[in-house]
Amino acid sequence: MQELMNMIHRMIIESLGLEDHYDSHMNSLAYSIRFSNYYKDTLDGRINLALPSHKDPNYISIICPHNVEGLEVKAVDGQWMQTIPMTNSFTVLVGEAFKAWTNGRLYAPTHRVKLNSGIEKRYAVVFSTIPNITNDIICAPKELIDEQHPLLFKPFKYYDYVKFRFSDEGERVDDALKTYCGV
Ligand SMILES: O=C(O)CCC(=O)C(=O)O
Ligand SMILES: [Fe+2]
Repeated sequence: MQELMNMIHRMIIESLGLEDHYDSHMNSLAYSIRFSNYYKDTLDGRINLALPSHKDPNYISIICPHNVEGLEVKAVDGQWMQTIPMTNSFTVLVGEAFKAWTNGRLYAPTHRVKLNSGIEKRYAVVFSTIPNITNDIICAPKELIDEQHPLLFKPFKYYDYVKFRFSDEGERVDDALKTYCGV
């Protein structure tokens, strides 16, 4: 998984012409893995939202849903799209750290998990890249900032942002990243 993740980071960095930043970026990464277990809300059969709408704060999430549908992703035009699980494939989502680091070149979509009728349970494994705790400043490379692309987010410490993001205020606002460090 780590090799796949590193390949995705390399593809993004190369596609943006940021090869000079490759080593420092890769050295600033840490990896995490999470196992999620979703149940249908049995108190109210009509509510089938297993994971409410959110954006991931990290760089990249690779999701393995074990062939069970349910992950919905909001497109730029606001439409919810269902992801279709495929055998031997993963879903890759961009998070807010990469959106900020790429000065908005990458889109960090809102997403949610719904358990549709007939699905009582869903397991997912989520493998993520996050900044290393000792090196967590997110600062867009100068190559991605110019007149057409003014700086969108002031440099920030990732773990301070995560604290804000999961605070009452961070949960309340529509765009926590913009509220926290938007220019
Ligand atoms: O289970 C999924 O498909 C997505 C999980 C997710 O979005 C998350 O854990 O942040
Ligand atoms: Fe997520």
